[in-house]
Amino acid sequence: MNLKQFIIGRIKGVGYAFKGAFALILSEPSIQVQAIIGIIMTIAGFVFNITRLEWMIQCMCIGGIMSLEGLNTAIEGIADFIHPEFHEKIGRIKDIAAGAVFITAITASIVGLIIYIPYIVELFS
Ligand SMILES: Nc1ncnc2c1ncn2[C@@H]1O[C@H](COP(=O)(O)OP(=O)(O)OP(=O)(O)O)[C@@H](O)[C@H]1O
Repeated sequence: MNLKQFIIGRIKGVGYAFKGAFALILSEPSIQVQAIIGIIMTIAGFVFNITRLEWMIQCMCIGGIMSLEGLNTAIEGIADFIHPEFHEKIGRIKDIAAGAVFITAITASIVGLIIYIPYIVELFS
């Protein structure tokens, strides 16, 4: 593979990824909810003037949850495609994928509390 083919391949890959990200945001209610929460947290970041480090951690939390939710959606799609009928193992696979998102969501919520509680306490003191 020469350099030109390599670069064209990478550019096409980015295009497919953009298409996938748009499809996720337009069609998946769970991603839409998380995107709205991400926007609210971004506004909160400006309102409370959080530090650069806090911005970085917050961005990683928002991006982490949304990308994991995307993977969960993909796993659900594969599961439904390969076995549309009810099956105990499909249920377990879907539960585990959803559990992974849940763990990240709980972690991000704790991070959010650690970042914002001191600002809120300061606001009312
Ligand atoms: N084919 C199946 N066989 C067994 N259990 C299933 C099956 N499909 C879904 N389930 C059970 O229902 C739960 C919800 O599955 P579903 O595919 O509706 O995901 P969801 O959480 O509603 O996803 P989303 O809201 O992102 O579409 C699963 O976690 C699983 O426990």
